[in-house]
Amino acid sequence: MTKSTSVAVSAPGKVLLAGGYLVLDRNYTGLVFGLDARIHIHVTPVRTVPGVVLSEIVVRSPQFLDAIWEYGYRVCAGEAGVQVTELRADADISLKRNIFIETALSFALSYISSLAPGMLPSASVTILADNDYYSTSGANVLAAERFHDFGVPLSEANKTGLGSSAALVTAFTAALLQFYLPDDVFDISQESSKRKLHNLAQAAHCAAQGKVGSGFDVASAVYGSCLYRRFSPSILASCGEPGKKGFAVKLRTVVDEIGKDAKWDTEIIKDAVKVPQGLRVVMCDVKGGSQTPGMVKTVLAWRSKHGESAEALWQNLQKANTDLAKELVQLAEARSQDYNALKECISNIRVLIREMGEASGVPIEPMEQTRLIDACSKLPGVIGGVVPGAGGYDAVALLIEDRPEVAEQLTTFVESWRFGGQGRASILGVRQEMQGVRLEQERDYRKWVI
Ligand SMILES: Nc1ncnc2c1ncn2[C@@H]1O[C@H](COP(=O)(O)OP(=O)(O)OP(=O)(O)O)[C@@H](O)[C@H]1O
Ligand SMILES: C[C@@](O)(CCOP(=O)(O)O)CC(=O)O
Repeated sequence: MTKSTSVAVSAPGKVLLAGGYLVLDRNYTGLVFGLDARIHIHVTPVRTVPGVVLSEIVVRSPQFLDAIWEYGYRVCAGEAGVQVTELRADADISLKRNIFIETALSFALSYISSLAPGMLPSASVTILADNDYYSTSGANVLAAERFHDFGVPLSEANKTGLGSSAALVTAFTAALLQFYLPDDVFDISQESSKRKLHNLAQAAHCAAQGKVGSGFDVASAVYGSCLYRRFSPSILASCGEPGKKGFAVKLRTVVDEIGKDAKWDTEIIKDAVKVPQGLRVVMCDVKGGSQTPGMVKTVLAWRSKHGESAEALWQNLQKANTDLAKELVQLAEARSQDYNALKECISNIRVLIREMGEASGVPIEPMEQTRLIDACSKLPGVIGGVVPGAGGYDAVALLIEDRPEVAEQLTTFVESWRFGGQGRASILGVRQEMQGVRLEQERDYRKWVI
């Protein structure tokens, strides 16, 4: 049933410009931008000598040292799906589990086998991440290389927080479905296939993370920039796990939304998000800055303890967030360059975010970031900035006028910025991207595929 040809798929990273914490609750939404930093997956058949039966999937991430994972897999009895076992690719390389790859693989193969029982031929998978997913400080990289060789193991790479695991799970799942299933069953260019991909990638990403987050990162990896309302977490409650009796059937029921009350209630509103021509989103990575563990837990604990006052804050923030989305759409449609109202929308959000941080005792927009955002906002052509996602010390997202001199001046300014300690910041070369997952030309990647 496999196509004899290779396939390549890519999915974008993300930035949650507005709606951090709120988006965990279905009563609120998040404004999420896909970014033009993508994770690319190439799948190719493994050609075997006639008579030799192999059942292996080898996954390589050639930008990192020792990043090779070799899996054996078997279809379990009792419709329990496909269980994968990591094999030792090389006697000298110790087993290093990559839980996101392993989980995405067993979920995708379980789903595929539930649709089309039979042999799943061996394949070789290559992961290529656009360079901005990792900081290159200290790495010996050639700027001109489309995909850097980071020269370190994946565990030592410094992530820039663009959502690599969600883009990876989404692109990886899409590539396997596209590779193993006939086009009339799965075709990534069709909306119905995208919806199934979304459901399957959310299920796999939650299982790999060991928790059910809001899923905005997987949603934007599939659909690109959008206003996002999360799915009810109960949808995934009945899914089970690979190797457990009935898993394949349960997974298929969830992914294909079979039966009464099976519909996913995710809302993806594409039209509610626009970036006016003449503006762009930029990401500022703060090296040495980190996210405080337990931020989400602490904020949610504060919220549940402070009933009405927390609810009022959530509602005010929701209004400020939707005002920002509306203003962006309005500017895009009117082709206006009057950014005063936009500046005010951003400032309103920041006031409320700081209120949330102070009330809950969590550094969502810490003083250091306030100073940085305020200083950047004074530069010509910079409209304003926010701490994206959960906030903290590690990143800032800015809206700027899309002129080279604005980005250049901002880059120089940010690079000379010093935090109290030794933290440093840099501007990443990414911008917003409206499109989500997409099929790529597989020949474009052959240079990096072993
Ligand atoms: N290029 C890659 N090759 C192989 N695995 C990768 C790659 N990029 C990410 N991963 C997998 O994703 C994991 C990182 O996921 P994690 O959720 O910690 O980061 P993230 O998604 O980038 O986070 P954030 O939400 O802060 O942006 C890695 O440990 C690895 O399992
Ligand atoms: C705090 C939260 O709302 C956003 C986290 O975003 P990020 O991982 O910081 O980009 C959590 C979530 O939505 O799953």
